[in-house]
Amino acid sequence: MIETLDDLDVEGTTVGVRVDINSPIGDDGSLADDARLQAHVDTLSELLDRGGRVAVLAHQGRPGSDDFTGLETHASHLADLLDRPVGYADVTFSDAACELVESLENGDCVVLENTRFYSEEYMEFEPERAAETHLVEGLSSVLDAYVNDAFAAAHRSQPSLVGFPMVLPSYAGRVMESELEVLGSIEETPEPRVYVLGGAKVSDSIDVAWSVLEKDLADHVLTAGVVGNVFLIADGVDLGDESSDFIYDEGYWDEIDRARDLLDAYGERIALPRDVAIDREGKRYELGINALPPKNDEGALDIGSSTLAYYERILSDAGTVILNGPAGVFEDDRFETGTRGLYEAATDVDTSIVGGGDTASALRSLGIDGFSHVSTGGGAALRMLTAEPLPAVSALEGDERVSE
Ligand SMILES: Nc1ncnc2c1ncn2[C@@H]1O[C@H](COP(=O)(O)OP(=O)(O)OP(=O)(O)O)[C@@H](O)[C@H]1O
Ligand SMILES: O=C(O)[C@H](O)COP(=O)(O)O
Repeated sequence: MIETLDDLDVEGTTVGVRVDINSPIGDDGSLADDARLQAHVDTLSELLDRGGRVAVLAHQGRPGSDDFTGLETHASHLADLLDRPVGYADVTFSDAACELVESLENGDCVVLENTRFYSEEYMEFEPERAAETHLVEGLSSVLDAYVNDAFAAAHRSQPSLVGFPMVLPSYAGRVMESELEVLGSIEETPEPRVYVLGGAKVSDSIDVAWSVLEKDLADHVLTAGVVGNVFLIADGVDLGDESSDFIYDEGYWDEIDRARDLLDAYGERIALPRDVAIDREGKRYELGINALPPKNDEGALDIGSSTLAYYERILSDAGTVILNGPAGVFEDDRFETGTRGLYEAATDVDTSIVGGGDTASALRSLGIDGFSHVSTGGGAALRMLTAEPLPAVSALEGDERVSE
C-alpha cells in the first residue's frame, strides 16, 4: 500500500521531494508554461506549513536538447508561487549540496540542480541498483524521508524516482495521489466510455487502443490527428504523398499494419475521420474521404467539420471521455478547429479526463477548461491507461521499500 503525506510526521523532518517541473522553455530561457510548477504547490506548501525541511529534486529536458537547462529559474518561480523564499543549489548530491540540505530549518525549501546533469540519472535501473547510485547514496545520508510527487515521470525507472524508496521511508505527494486515484479507477467511470486518440504518438496510441478495446473499457475509440491519418491509410484511403511521407519519416509506417489488425478485430468500435482539412493556397480547405487524395498532395492537417459533427454526436451520449493528443496541427490557427471543437464538446461529458503533457498546455493556450481531470503526465498517463505498472509507483508500494 502506498503511504501519503497523511502518514508522515512532517515537523522537523528533512524531506527529499521529487517533483516533475519539466516545462517548455522559451528562447530567452524563461519558462513558457508554469502549469507543472503550479501543480506541485499544494504538496510543497503542505510540507513547509507543517514544519518540513524540503529539498526539491527535479529534471528539466533531456541531455542534448535545447530545453536541457538548470533549475534556477524554476526555483525563483516556485518562490513566487509558494509566496516564500526558495533557495537554489547548482549541485545535486555533492558535499556542498548535502551541507546545504543539512542546514535547512523547519519551513525552509531549496531546489537542487537538474538531476539529469548526472549521467546515472538518465539511465534506467532496477530500484535496488538505483539505490546504489551516487545521487541516491549521497543525498539519502542527509534526508529523513522521501516524497514522490512526480507522476509525470513515474514511467521512468531512474534513480531519483525509484532508488530512494529502497533506503528511506517514502510517501506519495498530493499530485501523485490524485493522479493515481483518477487514472487508476477508469473502469469505475460512467459508461459509455469514449477514448479520443489524436496527436502524433502513433504507437503509444495504438497500444492504448488495443488495451482498452481488448479489456472492454472503451465503447468507442475516436481517431484524429496523425493517429487518424494512420487509421485512414490502414482502411485503404489514399491520403496522398505528403501525409504518407510524414508517417513514413516519423517511423510509423509499420503501425499501419497494427492499425489494420485493430480495425479487423474491433472495427465497429473505432471511428475514423470522414473528412480532413488541408492547406490549399494558404487557406484551410476541407475534403471528404471520397475526394482523396488531394490533387496537389497537400497533407491532412486536421479533421474536417463533418468528422467533428460525427464525433460530437458520439460524445453527446458518452458518460466518460478520455482524450490524448490534438485533432490536428492546432499550433496553426487554420488547423485548430478540430482540436477546439472536440475538446470543447468533451467538457460537456459527465466525466472528462485529459491525458496531459503537451496536450494540457495546448488546451491552456486555446483557453479551453472545465475538464474533470487534466493529468500532469503525458507518457505516464498513457501507460497508466493501458494498465501497465509505473516503475516509480511500484517502488513506492513494493515490498523492498523502507517503512518508517
Ligand atoms: N494531422 C497532423 N499532421 C501533422 N502533425 C499533426 C497532425 N495532428 C496533430 N499533429 C501534431 O501532433 C503534435 C502533438 O502530438 P503528440 O502526440 O506529441 O501530443 P502531445 O500533446 O505532445 O502528447 P502528450 O500530451 O502525451 O505529451 C502537435 O505538435 C501537432 O501539431
Ligand atoms: O515530460 C514528461 O513526460 C516527463 O517529464 C518525462 O520526461 P522524459 O520523457 O524526458 O523522461
